[in-house]
Amino acid sequence: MPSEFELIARYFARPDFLEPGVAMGPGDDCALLTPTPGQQLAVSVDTSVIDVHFPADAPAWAIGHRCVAVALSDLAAMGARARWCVMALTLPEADEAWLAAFAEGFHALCAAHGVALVGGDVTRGALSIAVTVHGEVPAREALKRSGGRAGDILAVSGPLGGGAGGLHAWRSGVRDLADPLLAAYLLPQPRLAAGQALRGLAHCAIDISDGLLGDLGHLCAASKLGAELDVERLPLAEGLTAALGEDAARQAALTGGDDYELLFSLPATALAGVKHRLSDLGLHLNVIGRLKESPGIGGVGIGDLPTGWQHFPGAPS
Ligand SMILES: Nc1ncnc2c1ncn2[C@@H]1O[C@H](COP(=O)(O)OP(=O)(O)O)[C@@H](O)[C@H]1O
Ligand SMILES: Cc1ncc(C[n+]2csc(CCOP(=O)(O)OP(=O)(O)O)c2C)c(N)n1
Ligand SMILES: [Mg+2]
Repeated sequence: MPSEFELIARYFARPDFLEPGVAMGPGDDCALLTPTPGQQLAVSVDTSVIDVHFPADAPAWAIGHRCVAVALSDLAAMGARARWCVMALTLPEADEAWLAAFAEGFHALCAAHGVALVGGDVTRGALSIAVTVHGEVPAREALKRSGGRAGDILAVSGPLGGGAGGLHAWRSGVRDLADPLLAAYLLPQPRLAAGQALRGLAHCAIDISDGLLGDLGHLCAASKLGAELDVERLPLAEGLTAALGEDAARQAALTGGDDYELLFSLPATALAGVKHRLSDLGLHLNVIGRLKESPGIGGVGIGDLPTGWQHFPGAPS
């Protein structure tokens, strides 16, 4: 069994790499990074925990991909370009086959987005992975949750409900990662290029991790606005209605979470431009409603829906 330092060297440290902006990578007490002049650093961390964020027996490769994807999704929502990450890995045991597959999934997604793993931490315990990502965005151009304006069109960058649909598929015994629902859940694609394409045109953005209603609630609160949803226009993930039925599919799209698409608002004058930029990226802009002056989210029409995923739901008031 490899020692802690052997497994870091074998699977995670790339001492010979010369990534742009990395003056010192793994191996010293800190990484030393050289940000680009004129850019602001965008920094975020997300933790992925066994049986909370992914099933215990999910393929290690997919766990490696997913823990990076969900962290990068926050950079996408700010319109940032991803640059560097550090990863704190807590493992029950040093299973080499598992680690090799996990590292492959992790490094493959990092490579796809030009992200360098510049450091981390390895400890023993229940499986959990915290990925801190660092991105760059031109000063004052970041997309915030708070920039929405009354009358803005609300749109999403792709289909919803796939995260919850994929979890349902996994629980029903589906194991083929080519299944579109399972892929949406276990192999989400962070919308980094879309986020950057929205800069200068969209007024505000957030990524959908907790569920559309929950994250729209965050967007509205930050922008001090309400929203009117057109529930009939929600783009549903491929195979979702067939797997869950119509009502549960819509519920999954509204509250399931784990979709990692971008939810953003834009003025009607920017609609054609944003559509164009997204279609150049192979993405479809889906209009799902509007921001409005009066508070609250209207148009949902299914009574009292739970708002979104919460790790510590408060007591009912
Ligand atoms: N332990 C913490 N310390 C400081 N800030 C935190 C902590 N946990 C969450 N936050 C902040 O609260 C906000 C909401 O967190 P979260 O719901 O996890 O966001 P996201 O969905 O973007 O990952 C973020 O700005 C995050 O940085
Ligand atoms: C095994 C398993 N059960 C349930 C879920 C559903 N789930 C867990 S956490 C979560 C919300 C997103 O995670 P969170 O840690 O809140 O991410 P953040 O909002 O910080 O990006 C959802 C929908 C899942 N992904 N995997
Ligand atoms: Mg978070």
